[in-house]
Order: sequence, then structure tokens, then C-alpha cells
Amino acid sequence: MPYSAPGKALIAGGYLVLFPEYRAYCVALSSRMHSVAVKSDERVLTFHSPQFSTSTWSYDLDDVQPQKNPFLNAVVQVCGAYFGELCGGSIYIFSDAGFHSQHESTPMPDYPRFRTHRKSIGSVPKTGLGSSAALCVVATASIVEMMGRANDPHFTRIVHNIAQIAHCVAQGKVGSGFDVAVAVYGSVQYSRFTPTMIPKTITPESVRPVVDMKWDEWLERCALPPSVSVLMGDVRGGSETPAMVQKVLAWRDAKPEEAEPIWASLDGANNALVAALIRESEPHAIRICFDHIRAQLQAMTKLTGVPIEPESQTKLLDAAKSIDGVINGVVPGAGGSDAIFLLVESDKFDTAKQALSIDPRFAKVKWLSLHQEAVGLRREEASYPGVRAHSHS
Ligand SMILES: Nc1ncnc2c1ncn2[C@@H]1O[C@H](COP(=O)(O)OP(=O)(O)OP(=O)(O)O)[C@@H](O)[C@H]1O
Ligand SMILES: C[C@@](O)(CCOP(=O)(O)O)CC(=O)O
Repeated sequence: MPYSAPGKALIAGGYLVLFPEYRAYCVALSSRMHSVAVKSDERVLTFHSPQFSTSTWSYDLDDVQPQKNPFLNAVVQVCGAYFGELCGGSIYIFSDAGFHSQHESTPMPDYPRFRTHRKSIGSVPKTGLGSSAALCVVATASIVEMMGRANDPHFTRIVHNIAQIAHCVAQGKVGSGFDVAVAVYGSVQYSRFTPTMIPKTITPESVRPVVDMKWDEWLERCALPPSVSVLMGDVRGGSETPAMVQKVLAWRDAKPEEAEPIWASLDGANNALVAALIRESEPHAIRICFDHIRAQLQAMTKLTGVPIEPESQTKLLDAAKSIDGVINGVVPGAGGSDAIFLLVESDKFDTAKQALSIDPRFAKVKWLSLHQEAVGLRREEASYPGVRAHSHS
């Protein structure tokens, strides 16, 4: 059975969500990562990602060695520790167009939602929708299915916990985990798990109890009101999330008298936005909440020197606000120069998108064809290019 999991945008709670006392508002997107498992009797597990050049990673199950994909390495390692032994076969990965820059790519014949790229996965620029988190989730789901546990009542929890651990192992750090949570559960309000949940070394003894337990993260499923639509723009400037996080946290430690009032105001503004979205407030009220959030992000940018909402993004967001139907926007997640996220009145979406597309102030922005789709990990009935047989467990 194929699985798919969504990409994400963190629209409120960046940085704060690294601490369990704050909540973030995370939107799941219609760009999804897919995986299909085909079991075999061989002692080799091979991942294929046919949209990219040089995109096969094979693991000899009797002597697992790291391959050139840290996220798949970590999934295989953590699943191996949890299950003791893995099944051989192939797992095919497909990612929707929104995850990667579409430059130098062509739609796959008969499957236009997937594009073929001339380069390898590591050389194709990403758009920041959380491809690695969604990959860890679907790859784990396929392995859990191959192990005969697709109908386990705790299937979702097992996949979530393994994928969180694997994602941390691959990144070499413990992030907030909101991206993996969205890939599994869809749009959520989220508070993080205790970071020490993640085992320092991956062994059956350290992994099994943690995967089998209910974690202390808090999440509540949510969805943007139907009157509000999402428009993501790929700005292609790039940003360095780990370095940005390190600097912001260092500032918070070094200058608590400066940081604390800003974090308190930012948290207040984030919560006001969430309340306005839940209440389905008027566009003007939502616009004001975003103004408050952005004011705090701009203050943090000045005080830390970290480009959370750099000048170039301020210009774009302010220009977007002047377009009829655009409620407001924000630089999602850690901020930086790789994307902007706009909320648009649904009944004016088409005209607003058209106006943005022809406006020279947005000449460098590639508007992504995606929308909010609140659902997380799900089974798919679809067929996939070049995949001959599906396994059934
Ligand atoms: N379709 C795919 N097939 C195989 N590996 C993939 C695929 N998509 C992503 N990956 C893996 O994930 C890596 C990209 O993850 P990375 O964390 O750098 O970016 P992201 O998760 O898309 O964005 P962000 O962390 O900014 O939200 C790739 O280099 C590759 O290892
Ligand atoms: C800065 C941070 O809070 C959000 C990073 O989000 P993104 O990967 O830039 O979408 C880090 C984290 O939550 O792990």
C-alpha cells in the first residue's frame, strides 16, 4: 500500500517552538511525499527516487553501511534497532513538484504532479517545505508496513516516533520536530516533546521503549478557515536554519533583558493570530495579528543580526499587502530569504495571484501551486510510475 505525507509551513511560533512552553501554528500543504514498498526475498533493501539522477540507495541487510542519503540512513538504522531485522525489497519515493525548484525539470509522462530533474537530489534546490521530514515519515511507514505492522493500532504513533528519532539522528541535532509532526498529523498547533526523549545512541535497548511510548508533545489538529487561502512564494534566496537558530538562542542566553520582552510579545501576537484564525475573524483582524508578529520578528532581526525578516522580505511582504485580497504574510519557519507565505481571501485568490504574478516587484518570486491540505500521513490508492507490484501485509 502506498503512503503519502504533506509538506509544512510554520506560520507562527518559529524559534519559540524550540521550548515546550510555547505553541506553534503549523500548516500542512498539498505538496506531498509518497512511498511505495515492494517486498522481495532478497537480503537487500533499496530505495529508489526515480525523479532524480543517481538516486538509488541500497542497504545490505546483513551488513548495513551508510549510503549518500543521511535521512534514509537514519530511517534504516532506527527501524533496524526497533525491529531487530528488516525485510528486503524496494521502496520507491516520489515527491510532489512543490518541494523542489522546478528549474531544469519536466513533468513525468502521465504523472504530471511529479517532475523529473536532471540533477541528483542533493543538487536540486529545495523550497523549504520539509522534504526530509516527510521523507522520513513515508519511508518509515513503508518499512513498518513491510514488517507486517500496517494494521497495528499504534501504527501512526510508531511511525511518528521512529521518524522523529531518525530525523534528529540525520540532522545531528534535536529540532522542535514540528515538521515531522505535521507530516504525520497534518495541520496542528504544536508544543514540542522533551528533547532528552531522543536517544543519544541508537540501539534496540535505547530505541524500543521510546518508540513504544506516548510522547509528551502537545498537538491539536487545526485547519485554516475556508475563507482564507494559502499562497507560498519561493524566493530562492536560501537560508541557513541551523546557524540562524544557534545565533538567536545565543542572543537569548546572552541578553535575556532584551530577549524576554520580545519573546513574550511575540508569543502574545502568535496566540492572538491563532485565536483569530479559529474564530474565523474578519481579514482585517487577521492582518493586524500578522502586523504584530512581523513587528516582533523585525525587532529580533535588528537585535540579533540574524536575517529572520530581512529588508528584502519586508519589501516583498509590504508590497504583497497592497494587492487586493492579500490579507498579510510572514517569512515562515526560521525566516530568511528562501520563501514568503501569504494568506489570501479565498474569494479573491485567483485575481490576487494573477496580480502578484504580473507585478514586477515579485519578478524573482516563483508562486507555488499548492494549498492547505490539513491531512497528514495517509494511505494512497494511486498507482506510481514504474512501480510494478505493491506489497500487501
Ligand atoms: N524525493 C527524495 N528522495 C530522496 N531523498 C530526498 C527526497 N527529498 C528529500 N530528500 C532528502 O532530504 C534532503 C533535504 O532535506 P533538508 O532538511 O535539507 O530540506 P527540507 O527538509 O526540504 O527543507 P527544510 O528543512 O528547510 O524545511 C535531501 O538532500 C535528501 O537527502
Ligand atoms: C527556527 C525553528 O523554530 C523553525 C524552523 O523552521 P523551517 O525549517 O525554517 O521551516 C526551528 C525548529 O523548530 O526546529
